[in-house]
Amino acid sequence: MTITIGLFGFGKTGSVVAKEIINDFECELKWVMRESAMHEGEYASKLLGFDHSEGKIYRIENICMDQFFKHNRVDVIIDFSSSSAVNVYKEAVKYGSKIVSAISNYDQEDIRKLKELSRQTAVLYSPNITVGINFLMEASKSLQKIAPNADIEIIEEHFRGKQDVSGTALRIAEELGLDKEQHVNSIRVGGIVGKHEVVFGLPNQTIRIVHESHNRAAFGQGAIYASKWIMGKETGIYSMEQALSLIMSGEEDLEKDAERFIADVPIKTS
Ligand SMILES: NC(=O)c1ccc[n+]([C@@H]2O[C@H](COP(=O)([O-])OP(=O)(O)OC[C@H]3O[C@@H](n4cnc5c(N)ncnc54)[C@H](O)[C@@H]3O)[C@@H](O)[C@H]2O)c1
Ligand SMILES: O=C(O)C1=N[C@H](C(=O)O)CCC1
Repeated sequence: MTITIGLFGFGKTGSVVAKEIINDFECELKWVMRESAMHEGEYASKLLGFDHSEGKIYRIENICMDQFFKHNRVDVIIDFSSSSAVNVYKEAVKYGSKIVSAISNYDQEDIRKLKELSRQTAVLYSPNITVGINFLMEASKSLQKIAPNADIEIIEEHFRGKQDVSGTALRIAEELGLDKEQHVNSIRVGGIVGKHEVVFGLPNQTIRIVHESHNRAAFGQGAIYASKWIMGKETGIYSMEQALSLIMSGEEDLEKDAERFIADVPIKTS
């Protein structure tokens, strides 16, 4: 079965995510919605170097949303745009679309609306949708149980232009019961895609757990994994940790799914 996908955002991350979706044999990128007028009416696939037409680009301002979602229904909407986009795709859920949101930092009112949508459809929300960061999270929680007296600091590093504090780092602090103001340290330099480190300081040794995304394709692969997972879910709000729980518990073989996040996926030609 092919999963049809609508993508919000075609910036630094959305454009790379689009490429991963187009490359995936089980997914079809039906459309891309963006705020800017750049490449409006063109196909994401063509811009990304494919021969076929997939993922027509629309500009949010020029669309009548209710009519659009009615005539361009998709199984899953993936959001890599901005906090306020939830106000737009709330119209889509009445046509049965499920939501995968990767927005790192939500305004309070927007996250409330996202949660409200989960009464009508399945919504997965993750400030860091890579598979690997969820291993860091689990490993950090285990270590904290073993060494409850360790000093713990979280270091997050991102590209120079990223304005907000990493939503992932804030989530890690929350999971470890740490004061976010005090224990999250941010570095903004150059083009770092995303690096998170949890440092455990003990009297005679230091343990560091590090995850780094080298390429934004890691976010695309995570979002595709989440989309496939959410297809089997009814209404409710879900996290990436839940989507990965079978892999984490060893009940599902990571090898089986490895090509989704580790290896290169073959190019789809049709
Ligand atoms: N969860 C994750 O793993 C993860 C990973 C990377 C980025 N992100 C998040 O994704 C978002 C986008 O990141 P980016 O680096 O690509 O930003 P960017 O500024 O490069 O791109 C943003 C894109 O979204 C579009 N946009 C903005 N508001 C919109 C709206 N209301 N409706 C439709 N389109 C809209 C813009 O036109 C642009 O195409 C940020 O919140 C970022 O933190 C999350
Ligand atoms: O590109 C971004 O912005 C990212 N933000 C996430 C965060 O805020 O934690 C992590 C992934 C990249």
